[in-house]
Amino acid sequence: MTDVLVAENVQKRYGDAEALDGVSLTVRAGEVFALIGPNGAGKTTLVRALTGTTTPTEGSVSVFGEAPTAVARERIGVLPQDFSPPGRLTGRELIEYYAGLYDDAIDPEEVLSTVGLAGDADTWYEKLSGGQQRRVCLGAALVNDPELLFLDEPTTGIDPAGRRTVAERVRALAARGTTVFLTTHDMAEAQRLADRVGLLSAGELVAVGPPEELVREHGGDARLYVELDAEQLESGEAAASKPDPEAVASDLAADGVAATPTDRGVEITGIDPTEIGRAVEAMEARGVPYSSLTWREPGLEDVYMELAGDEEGGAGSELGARARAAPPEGERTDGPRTTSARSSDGGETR
Ligand SMILES: Nc1ncnc2c1ncn2[C@@H]1O[C@H](COP(=O)(O)OP(=O)(O)OP(=O)(O)O)[C@@H](O)[C@H]1O
Repeated sequence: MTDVLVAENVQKRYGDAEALDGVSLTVRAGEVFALIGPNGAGKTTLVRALTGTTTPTEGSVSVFGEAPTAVARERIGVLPQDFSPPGRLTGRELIEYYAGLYDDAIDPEEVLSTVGLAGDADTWYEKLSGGQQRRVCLGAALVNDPELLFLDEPTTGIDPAGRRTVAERVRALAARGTTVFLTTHDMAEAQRLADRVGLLSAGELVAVGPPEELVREHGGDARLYVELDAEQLESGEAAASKPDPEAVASDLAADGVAATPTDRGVEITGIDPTEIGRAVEAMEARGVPYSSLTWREPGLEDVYMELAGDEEGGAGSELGARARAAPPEGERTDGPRTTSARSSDGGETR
């Protein structure tokens, strides 16, 4: 496969601040590459260096074997993070306008339907919702049918059905040979979409690889979360009669089940799904009152928390410890919800 993007030791400094600190990376033709990382890690700066809108302080970048500024504009599509077209034009007018900039553009009606905007195509941009606006911007990046597509947080503000539409479109483009370089804070999206993921932390690429490989190497073990009976835990009864996560964990450990206490129960590691029954039997035999069991396989979010979470409360920090000690919301099988740490979508750095 041909290398479409090559970055070698790219550094970018703004005054004393080091936005990129020696990033080297290669992206091959037809690959979907997702760049993840905390706010301020340097993702947008790297996209800007790769698209030629900023010049690295040191290091080099090549796109299709040339300097990014030398590449014919038809070959590249860019969806910037902060793209804001004129508000008093409709989605259709905007897509037609951008199509008019290229000799060989895709039919604007096809673009509108691809991004799921056909029904709202005649509404002024400023009257569209945030997610609909993002779809117009995405359409503008697709209109020249680029060989290489940069998407800086393409689905921010887009609802789950819209995210699926975008994901399907990205996969369809990649299947036709389009190379896609995207940034996202949505770990599920990166895991689902990308052939390879790069994790940027404080300007350095700390891990690169297929998502399943990163999860295997850095995601930790699968876990069974046991929530002790919430009503009993929160009841006004004497402490002695309440279930105690520490005591339950040490009882289970005595039965050969590796369990550690959490705020609301215990976390069991070192078993595979076929051994859940053994853990449950051990709890039943000891009369442990539990209200829910949640099995959780490690994912890209665990990789993120392990390798970059320190920047906003990760491995070793209180917030990171909480993230590992509770199943993420939406993955619970039963019982009340507890808080889990998540990377933030907001909090722009400038
Ligand atoms: N034009 C600029 N002038 C000065 N500093 C900048 C400029 N652009 C970016 N930075 C700084 O460089 C660092 C990286 O910013 P960048 O926007 O690349 O991060 P990011 O990973 O895209 O963040 P986010 O997830 O919040 O979009 C930040 O500390 C930011 O403040």
